[in-house]
Amino acid sequence: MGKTFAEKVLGKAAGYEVTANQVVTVEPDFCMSHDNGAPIARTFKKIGVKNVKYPERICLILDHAVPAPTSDHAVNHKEVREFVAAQGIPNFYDVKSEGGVCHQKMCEEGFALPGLVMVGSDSHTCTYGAYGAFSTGIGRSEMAAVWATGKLWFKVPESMKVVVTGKFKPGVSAKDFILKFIGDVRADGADYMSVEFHGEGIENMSIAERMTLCNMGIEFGAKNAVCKPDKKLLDLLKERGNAKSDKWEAIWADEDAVYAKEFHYDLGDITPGVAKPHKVDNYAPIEEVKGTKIHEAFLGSCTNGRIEDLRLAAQVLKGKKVAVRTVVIPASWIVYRQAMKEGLLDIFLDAGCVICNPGCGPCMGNHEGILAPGESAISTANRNFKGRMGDKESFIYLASPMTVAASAIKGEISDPRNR
Ligand SMILES: CC(C)[C@H](C(=O)O)[C@@H](O)C(=O)O
Ligand code: SF4
Repeated sequence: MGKTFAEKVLGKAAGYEVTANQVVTVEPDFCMSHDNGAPIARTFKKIGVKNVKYPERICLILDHAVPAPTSDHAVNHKEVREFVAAQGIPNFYDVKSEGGVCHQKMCEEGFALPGLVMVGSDSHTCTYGAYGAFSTGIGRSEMAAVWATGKLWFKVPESMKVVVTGKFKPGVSAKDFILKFIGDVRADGADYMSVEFHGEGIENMSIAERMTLCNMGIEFGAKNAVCKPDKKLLDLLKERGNAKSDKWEAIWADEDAVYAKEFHYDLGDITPGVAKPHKVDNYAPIEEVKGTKIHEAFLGSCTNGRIEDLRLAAQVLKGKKVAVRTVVIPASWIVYRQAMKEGLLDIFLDAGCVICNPGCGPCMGNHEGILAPGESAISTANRNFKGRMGDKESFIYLASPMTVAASAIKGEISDPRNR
């Protein structure tokens, strides 16, 4: 019987053959934390171990509220800096023009690599599956224990196979597909499963689009989500030449692996859509919501703040003016500089958008675009829970970069295909 991706990677890390539902203890290759490194450091101190086991495996990236908007955030940042210095942690991204959203940084800096086991104290750590890693979010106290011992146990997940064929029609992108998929399988559709994206539809996608898919894995319960480490990915890794580990290996599921669930989609059938307030699985095709008044548009986040996303939004916004406040946040300073070089920032500024520094921004309501009671936003991020971007009486619609851009121009939810 063939093996799934999760069985292969966790088996390799454990050093023996494993099958779904077995419990294994492995040593994660990289452990990512962000601003919440501060509470984790406090828990770590309580464990009573003096030093972290593997300082070089820990990555700390300040992004959730940067530069600090309140003194509480400033204290967190200060504690993270002190911990990094005390423990000699080499992989630290401070509030400087080299940082960005943690998941974007983990990918562009060469930490996310095929066949590695990666954990993060953030639920969207599943993003690195676009780079062929087995990667998953863990809790803060779990992370403190991993810092102390270098180890973590997992129940090897059962797997879900999503076979994707075809190509998107104009005006449609990876976000539309994943929102529709989550609407179909619901928020608990893949609870504790390893979700494998297969097929030529995925191979046709850019790595950025695959990141959008894997990023939203947790929004339908996945333990991890992953795409095949194909030639496109291996070429990108080679071109960047910044791999932070030599332990990586392109691992993929066997043809005859066994899956708990299987789905088939043709990307040619996907149309623009949104997730309506206040749940990510509250899917609606654009026809159902178009004309809904919005007060803010947000283009950014670890889901859709990459250069590919900014290009798509800029195509829509070029030569137009936005009707509502529109916040643009490139996912990292590398993306920011690239957008500047390509003239995209000028397109956004000419349209009337506000451009903020890379980071999470208003995605979880920390700063840079908080909503007032009764206001609605359309956002390229991944969560629309009640109160997430500000007041409990505000409303968030999740959508693709093109739909967000088209809606910003009209001040109401709009179909990016009718321009
Ligand atoms: C603050 C952090 C722990 C949280 C997460 O786990 O995802 C955040 O990034 C989010 O998107 O809700
Ligand atoms: S951009 Fe949003 S979803 Fe991504 S890590 Fe930051 S707060 Fe979480």
